[in-house]
Amino acid sequence: MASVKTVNDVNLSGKRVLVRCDFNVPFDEHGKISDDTRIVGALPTIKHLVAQGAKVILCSHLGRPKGEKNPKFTLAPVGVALAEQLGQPVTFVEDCVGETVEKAVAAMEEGQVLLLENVRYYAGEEKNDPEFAKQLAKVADAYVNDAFGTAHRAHASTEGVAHLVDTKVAGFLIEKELEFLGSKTSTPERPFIVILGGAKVSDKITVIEALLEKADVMLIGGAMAYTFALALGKTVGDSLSEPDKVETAKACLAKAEAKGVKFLLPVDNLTTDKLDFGNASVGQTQIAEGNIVDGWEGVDIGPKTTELYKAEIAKAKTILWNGPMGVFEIDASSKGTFAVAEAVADADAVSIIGGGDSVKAVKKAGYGDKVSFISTGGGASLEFLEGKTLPGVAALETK
Ligand SMILES: Nc1ncnc2c1ncn2[C@@H]1O[C@H](COP(=O)(O)OP(=O)(O)O)[C@@H](O)[C@H]1O
Ligand SMILES: O=C(OP(=O)(O)O)[C@H](O)COP(=O)(O)O
Repeated sequence: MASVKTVNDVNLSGKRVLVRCDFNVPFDEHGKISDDTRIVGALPTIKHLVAQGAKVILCSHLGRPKGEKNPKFTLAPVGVALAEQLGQPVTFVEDCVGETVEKAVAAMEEGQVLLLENVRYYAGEEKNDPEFAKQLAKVADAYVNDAFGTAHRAHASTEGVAHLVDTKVAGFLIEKELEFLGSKTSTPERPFIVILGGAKVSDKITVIEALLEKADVMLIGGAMAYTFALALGKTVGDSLSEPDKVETAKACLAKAEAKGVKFLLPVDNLTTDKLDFGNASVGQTQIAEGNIVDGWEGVDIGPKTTELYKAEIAKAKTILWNGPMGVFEIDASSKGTFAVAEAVADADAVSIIGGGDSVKAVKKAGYGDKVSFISTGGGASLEFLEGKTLPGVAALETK
């Protein structure tokens, strides 16, 4: 397969370059950026373009504001953090399309950096609306995609806009991610364990079927586990689950059995009668084995599950982990995630951690340096592994 062109293959000196980054970073309960991996990951490309004398126009999404302007999802704090990391000013523009942006870009000098406001403030972004893509492209002579974490989305700023400019190449982060994930997961050393959790159940449950073709063992935690519990006829109380994905879950269970893949689900869960995310606290807690009753919500894997999972992880030669085992942002429900992080760090294996929150968890636990590769993409790394073409990469030029 032809490889994608990168910023190294083109000269963007003096050009207005629209750079799509994934600045979808996690925040703590005080509104502070709690993990800057995705900002740091974007620096090599930005620095390269600045050094070349390009006019660097950065854009990104943050969270899921659903097509509406909502200050909760502003990228302004990212601009501040980025300026610190770059050691040069980053001009924040309070819109991502339209006159404000056009004026700001017209005033740019070579080597200057601009950060546009959240592209998901417009519904056209996720719909990949050609009109919205056209507005984004209006200020750009060239397009660089370095948003690996969003490369699995065919959105206006990740895919549509690429069709409207002549020069469209990948940044260094996408290049690095594709190289590492491609080389380590095409013929993984076995046993190959995939650990899946987190909250984006409907996004990620669909990749399980494909991953069952590759993995020897799958360990399921986080909210993902409760949709599987429903598939097994259990009750999950108030736990986050997606009943409309129960059939998918059943199909996964059947396929795992047919393929001889060891598919482990929690045998116990930490439950609470109150989850207060804003204040980072939980109410009463108890361990539930089997059913979870109404009024109670699963927030972490339990101690028995943790031991089971640790034992499997210790045997692995290749590990891919996406999605925390519980609501790890709150101390009381962080034990399962941190124990799994420790087991992954200690394993004599190639270990790949992907996803904004999973990476935050591993770093918070102090194991960031002990894993083989930190990927800035959760869903993106899973879809890449699944063998899917990532739309954000497919839209770029090839060599
Ligand atoms: N049992 C659970 N109930 C509710 N939320 C959960 C549960 N387990 C994990 N989460 C949440 O999942 C979020 C991360 O999910 P996700 O975005 O899928 O992972 P990543 O960002 O690593 O790809 C975290 O904020 C965590 O609190
Ligand atoms: O955080 C992200 O994905 P991830 O949770 O799979 O790592 C990306 O920024 C994509 O965000 P989206 O899943 O809202 O499209």
